Order: sequence, then C-alpha cells, then structure tokens
Amino acid sequence: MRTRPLKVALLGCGVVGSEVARIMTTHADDLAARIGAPVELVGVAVRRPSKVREGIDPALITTDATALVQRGDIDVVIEVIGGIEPARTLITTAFENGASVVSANKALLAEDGAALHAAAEKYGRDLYYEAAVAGAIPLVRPLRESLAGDKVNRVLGIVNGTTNFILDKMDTSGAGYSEALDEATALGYAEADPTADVEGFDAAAKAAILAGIAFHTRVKIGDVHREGITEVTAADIASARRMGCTVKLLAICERAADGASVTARVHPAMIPLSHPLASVREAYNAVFVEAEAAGQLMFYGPGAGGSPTASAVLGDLVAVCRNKLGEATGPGESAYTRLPVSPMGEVVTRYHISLDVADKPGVLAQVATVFAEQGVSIDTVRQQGRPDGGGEASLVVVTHRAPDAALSGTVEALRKLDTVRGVASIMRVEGE
Ligand SMILES: NC(=O)C1=CN([C@@H]2O[C@H](COP(=O)(O)OP(=O)(O)OC[C@H]3O[C@@H](n4cnc5c(N)ncnc54)[C@H](OP(=O)(O)O)[C@@H]3O)[C@@H](O)[C@H]2O)C=CC1
Ligand SMILES: N[C@@H](CC=O)C(=O)O
Repeated sequence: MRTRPLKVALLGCGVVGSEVARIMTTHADDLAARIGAPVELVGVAVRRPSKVREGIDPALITTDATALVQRGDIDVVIEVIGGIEPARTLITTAFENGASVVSANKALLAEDGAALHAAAEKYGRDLYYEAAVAGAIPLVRPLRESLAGDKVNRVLGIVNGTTNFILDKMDTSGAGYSEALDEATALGYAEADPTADVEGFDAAAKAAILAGIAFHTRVKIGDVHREGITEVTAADIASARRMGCTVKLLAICERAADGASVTARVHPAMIPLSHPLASVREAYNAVFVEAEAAGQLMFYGPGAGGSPTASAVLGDLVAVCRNKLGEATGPGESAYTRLPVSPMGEVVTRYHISLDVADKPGVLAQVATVFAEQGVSIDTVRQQGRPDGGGEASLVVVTHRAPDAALSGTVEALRKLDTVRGVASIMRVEGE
C-alpha cells in the first residue's frame, strides 16, 4: 500500500457532508485498504464557520471554498453544497487544478452535466455522482458500466424519498400533507427548499440524469415533463384504493420503439397494489430498469438521508481514488450521442379522470361523445352520487392507452360542457 495519503477536500458539511466526514474518519483504515492508499481530509468548506461540527478538526474549516479547490495538491474534491452556483464554478476549478470530483448535486448535473463531463474529460479527471440519484442505491454505476453492453429501453421508478414519504403517510395513516412534509424535513430527507421535492424538480433532475445514462444521450431537467404532488388529494388516494391502486410520484424514461428519440417525465400516477413499486414505503426509492438482454431489473433501497447518501459518496471516493492511483479515468462524455427528447403530448398511457357533473339524463352520453371525438377510448366509468344530492354527481372515467395530447384535448372539450361543473383530478395510470 502507498503510504502517502490522497488528499480530499470536502465542500459542504450539512446533512450529507457531515456523514461523509464522519465515515471518512471512523472507517479510515477500511477505506485505505479498499483504495490501496490512505485518504486525508485536508479542508472542509462551509458557509457558517462558527457552527459546532462534531468530530471535525476546527482547523480544517474554511469559508473560502475557492482557495481550497485552487490549492493544486488536492486529489479529490467532494461537492455536497448543492445548487448551481458556486458549485459549478468550484467543480470546474477543481478539474483545472488537478482534482477529480465526486458530487451528489443532481440539480447541477441535470442542468449542466454535459459541460461538466466535457470539462472533466478535457483535464483528464473523473466526475462521479452515484449519490445524485436514489441515495444509497447503486444505480448510476450499474447503468453506466454493468449495463453498458445491453440496450436499456425503459427506466421507471420512485426516486424522491420526501414525496414517497408524504404519499405513504397520507395513504397508510391518513396524515395530512403538511404534517407529513414536516416529518420528512425533520428526518433530513427534504431538500433545503422542499419545493424542489414536492413540485417534482428533484425527481425531474434525477430522471434527466437517469435518461442520459440509460440511453447514452444528454437530457436536461428542462426536457423532463414535470408535475409534483401538491395537488394530490385524499380523494385521489381513496379513488386509487377503490381501483386496487396506490398513488406514487413516478419518474419514467423511455426510448421510442424506433430508437430515434426518448421521453422523460415525472408525475403522480396510480399503480396497481400488486406492482412491486406499490409496496415501496416511507423514504425508500426503487427503480425498475428494462433492458433488451437483461430483462427486468429492480434496484431498491434508502433514497435519501445523510448516512445512505454518504455511503454512495464514499463508494465513488474509493473508485475515483483507485483511478487516480492507476492514472486512469472512468467512462467519459465522448461515449454519449444526442437523441431528441419528444414532447409529453406524444407519451401514450392510461388516465383516471374525476369529473363533477350535473346528475341528469344524457350527461354520460355527452361525456362519452367528447372522449370518442378526441379518439380516447374509455375503459370504465363509475358514477358516485353525492349523499347531499344537490343535483351533482362525481364521474370517474378510466381510459385505455391514449396519447397525452389527445387526453389534454379531451379535458379542454369537457371543460366547455355546461353539464361538467369541474375536472376534479386527472391522474395517469402506470405499471399494468
Ligand atoms: N439530504 C439528502 O438526503 C440528499 C442530498 N443530496 C444532495 O447532496 C447535496 C447536499 O445536500 P445536504 O447535505 O442535504 O444539504 P445541506 O443544506 O444540509 O448542506 C449544505 C452544506 O453546504 C454548505 N454550503 C452552502 N453554500 C456554501 C458555499 N457557498 N460555500 C461553502 N459551503 C456552502 C453549508 O454550510 P453550512 O453548514 O455552514 O450551512 C452546508 O454545510 C445537495 O446537492 C443535495 O441535493 C443527494 C441525495 C440525498
Ligand atoms: N430530497 C431528496 C433527497 C435525495 O435525493 C429526496 O427526498 O429524495
């Protein structure tokens, strides 16, 4: 074993960074054995230097992250600050100054992954980011390396722990939305701004990264159709139950049948209780990968939280350090091609639509006509009278598979009918 340590700089020491530092200290001998050289933490950049940070030598703390990455003697920079800037500039500066980078920053990778990979390649450095998607679950490396000889056609999964925690609590214990969100935040699952979780931005970033690696292309967060969970109601969850389904926030990335384009989307969806994703509880994540030769693979585990995420960061640290010692790098940007990302309107799936309608003769026929005119075939219709009467009823329509654009046209036309008082909810049905 080499005795001269590899030098590591840690940018950020919050939920994830503090766990990375703790494990680096407590498992120093194991890490050295896996790598073939000891690793030494030589600096920790934070915003608030006076904050007490257990187990960290105060002499390592700095607020000058730029000076740290410019030192020129750092082997690996671990970026767990989050956000776009200053993280992007710090990573690029690290490459310029001789360091490889391990990052958990999905927001940045989904926004600017191509440029960061190009910079890593230009300077002959590594950029690893297993922790950016699905916390502790090994997913990036299996897609990038283990399945590199296969053809992945579909990735379907639960990739946001916070929203899965909230939906699970609402479903199983009847908890309110705010109460469940507060609990997820206290447990360290939610992003600094939980809007990123509940509005689907976090999952969309992960979907972009997954689609890029799975289909060897580049997908940016702006290419991903995104809907969050803020409009999912207790009535949607109850309606899903009546259909033998549950509601999950899904990330779905698909390669078109002709292989010429891809789609990526994030939205709440009903999935059958018999589907393996339906039993993914609390902040756990699970991802299905469908590949031509391998068939269906499922990856499951803790998708958020300091310790699980640190596990993925440290796995990358070991890999990058080994590459450093072997004077090699992992797979780079040149392995990627560019496939167009098709708009959401071209996605074909099933829909569950809940309408508030006038409870009088002929309404069902009117509604059915609108669906027929838009070419959307109805699978089932269920009418629920209201106990209070009032001349209104709830109509739940479940369709066969149809393009999203046709469904949007249907909803627009339904809204114009005098007898349709409102469209209470629209949810896609997946996983059948
Ligand atoms: N939490 C989780 O479960 C997961 C998080 N991630 C990703 O990991 C990254 C870190 O997340 P998390 O640990 O939760 O975030 P936190 O908000 O808990 O920690 C961020 C850290 O960065 C420091 N920081 C912020 N801005 C600067 C700056 N300009 N210069 C120096 N330091 C700065 C903060 O300093 P200070 O301590 O002084 O405030 C803090 O230590 C994000 O990209 C996130 O998306 C990925 C998977 C799971
Ligand atoms: N906020 C994220 C953290 C991990 O990426 C989540 O809830 O999944």
